[in-house]
Amino acid sequence: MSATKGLEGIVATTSSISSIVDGVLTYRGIDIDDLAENATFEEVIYLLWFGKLPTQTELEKLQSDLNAYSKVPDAVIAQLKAFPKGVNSMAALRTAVSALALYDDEANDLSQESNVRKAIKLQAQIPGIIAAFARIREGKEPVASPGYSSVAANFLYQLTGNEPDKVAIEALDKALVLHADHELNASTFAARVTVATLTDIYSGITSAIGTLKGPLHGGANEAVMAMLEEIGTVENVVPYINDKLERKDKIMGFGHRVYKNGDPRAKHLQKMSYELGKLTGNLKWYEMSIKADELVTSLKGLKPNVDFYSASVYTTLEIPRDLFTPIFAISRTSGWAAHILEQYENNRLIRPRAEYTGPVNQKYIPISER
Ligand SMILES: CC(=O)SCCNC(=O)CCNC(=O)[C@H](O)C(C)(C)COP(=O)(O)OP(=O)(O)OC[C@H]1O[C@@H](n2cnc3c(N)ncnc32)[C@H](O)[C@@H]1OP(=O)(O)O
Ligand SMILES: O=C([O-])CC(=O)C(=O)O
Repeated sequence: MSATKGLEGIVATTSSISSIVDGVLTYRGIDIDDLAENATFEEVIYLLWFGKLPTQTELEKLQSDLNAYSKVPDAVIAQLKAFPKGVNSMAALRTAVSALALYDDEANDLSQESNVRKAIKLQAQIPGIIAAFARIREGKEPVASPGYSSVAANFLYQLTGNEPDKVAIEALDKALVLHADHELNASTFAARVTVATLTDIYSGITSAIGTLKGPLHGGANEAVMAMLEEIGTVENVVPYINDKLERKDKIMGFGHRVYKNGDPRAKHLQKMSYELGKLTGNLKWYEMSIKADELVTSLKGLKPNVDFYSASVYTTLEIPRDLFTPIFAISRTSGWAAHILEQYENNRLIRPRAEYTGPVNQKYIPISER
């Protein structure tokens, strides 16, 4: 028995949800480039959960179900209000999502019908939790979902309390499409391992949120922005990156376990970063990102991943930095739920082995002799 560090290259399950073959990402066989240009996030949710693009009627039903289940329980809002000041946004989301199970009578019902309904509830309530968290810490009251037909529009409204503009809705919607699913990434794997014990979907999504939080995974988008802010100017990009690489530090937002020749989603986010920067008259973050991209690519052969340009996109949309990873969670909830449903459908406990490297033939020594 010999172990592969980080399970690199190990095929751990079959799945018909998304695939990465020769650097091409597809959801249910549809190229991400096609979806990024043409699909809305709600269409993608339907596609991931039900295996096909929705008809107009099916789409409207999903939108209306999402709106019907969007109210975050008052008890969970009360918990958000009781959290200590300054807590980590992903820790708050993880805790609040775990708490949702306590207020759902069907939390432990593992029937397919109930699990689909709970997937809708989670997809509908997670944006409301994040927006409420952001408002409460500013001393504002949470805002109910306005019931638009778009998750992006509802979230922006709940965050700001104002009707969002079309450009912001379209940009966020496209970002949600691009982040929705990604085969057996760490958080999705965590969700599958969790529900494979036949625990409930809330436990699966809570595991996934805790896993996405780390800076080697979803937490990298926030870390990218922290880095850009620390760099401060376009002129400082080269000395800053050179110094980091000399010290063998990682540059956040670069590299990927699966893509070695570039992440197909990055070009869409790069374009959005440029267009939004141009529109708002602030291309600084875009220009710094491009400079860092050119340098890291030429010096290390590492390409930007999905987290790199999303940082400047969200900043240009005036979204606070510590909401970037929670927004990733809004999107990836669709993928996590699809994988959880797929896991339940054809379940077997996930329990690999470890190659033991510890001492052998040891004897118990009484505490008085140690
Ligand atoms: C949504 C997502 O989760 S996308 C990924 C988000 N995470 C990040 O952006 C964090 C920065 N990137 C990384 O840490 C890594 O590239 C990961 C975690 C994404 C992939 O990790 P792995 O597949 O395990 O690659 P690994 O860490 O072994 O890297 C291979 C080599 O490239 C180097 N490398 C990889 N990424 C980077 C980076 N961002 N900056 C500098 N060097 C890097 C490693 O130091 C290593 O070098 P070595 O062989 O000289 O030791
Ligand atoms: O797949 C991975 O390893 C990381 C991930 O979630 C993504 O790139 O979207």
